[in-house]
Amino acid sequence: MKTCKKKIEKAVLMRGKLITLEGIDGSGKSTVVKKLQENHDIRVFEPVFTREPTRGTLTGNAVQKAIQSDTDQFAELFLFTADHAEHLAKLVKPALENGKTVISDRYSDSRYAYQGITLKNRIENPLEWVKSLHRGWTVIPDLTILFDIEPEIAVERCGKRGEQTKFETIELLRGVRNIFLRLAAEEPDRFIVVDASCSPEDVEKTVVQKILEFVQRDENK
Ligand SMILES: Nc1ncnc2c1ncn2[C@@H]1O[C@H](COP(=O)(O)OP(=O)(O)O)[C@@H](O)[C@H]1O
Ligand SMILES: Cc1cn([C@H]2C[C@H](O)[C@@H](COP(=O)(O)OP(=O)(O)O)O2)c(=O)[nH]c1=O
Repeated sequence: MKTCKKKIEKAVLMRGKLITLEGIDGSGKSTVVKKLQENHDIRVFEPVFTREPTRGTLTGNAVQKAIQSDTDQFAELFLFTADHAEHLAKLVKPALENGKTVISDRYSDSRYAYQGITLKNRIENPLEWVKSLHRGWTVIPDLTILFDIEPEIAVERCGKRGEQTKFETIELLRGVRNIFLRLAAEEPDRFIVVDASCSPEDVEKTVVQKILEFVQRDENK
């Protein structure tokens, strides 16, 4: 029994850290991820970069098809959640168990925020219900950086980017943003809210600084 407890404690100590980037469409997450991948100070600790929905996988492809069509909102939730399960099993958990830092562009909080809105006329308290579906098997991030921005600015940016998803309307993103901010207020130790309306250079600088502070704080523990 004692050996088992020690093994678990050791595994927890050696486990890498999970950092997630969240925010509404057009908040600038992907732009910052590209910069993080090139940043010398970030590259030093060899993070594994990943994203949800995953790309080039069975579940990720199903999600892409669903969000480009008139798919039922419950079906959409379960496809996103199936993709999360695959992502966890095939990439996130193995990397963390190898002591790697994982940086994910979107993760479970996107489900809480987006499906918390898309399911609002379908079920009572969708936010709590979607959260409860994840309990017991998901891995909770150690740090979540929330890219906060007015939906009006984000939608304008999305228009310039070209490809658009069905979630990119000001009204829907206003609700999604409110949930993200509520989640951040509920878990102030996990979330850092960044002003994503600044210049790309300023947003990048802040995010790099927050990640480095987190990694150094963790190393000194
Ligand atoms: N800080 C910024 N200021 C102005 N435009 C930006 C900024 N960050 C990103 N963009 C532009 O906004 C659009 C959406 O950014 P993107 O990184 O794809 O957002 P997300 O991944 O969060 O949906 C892109 O055209 C990008 O070039
Ligand atoms: C991960 C996830 C994304 N989404 C939404 C957010 C996006 O509008 C869309 C696709 O995500 P993504 O490809 O990351 O879009 P973007 O690069 O514009 O941020 O799916 C959900 O609704 N639920 C989820 O669980």
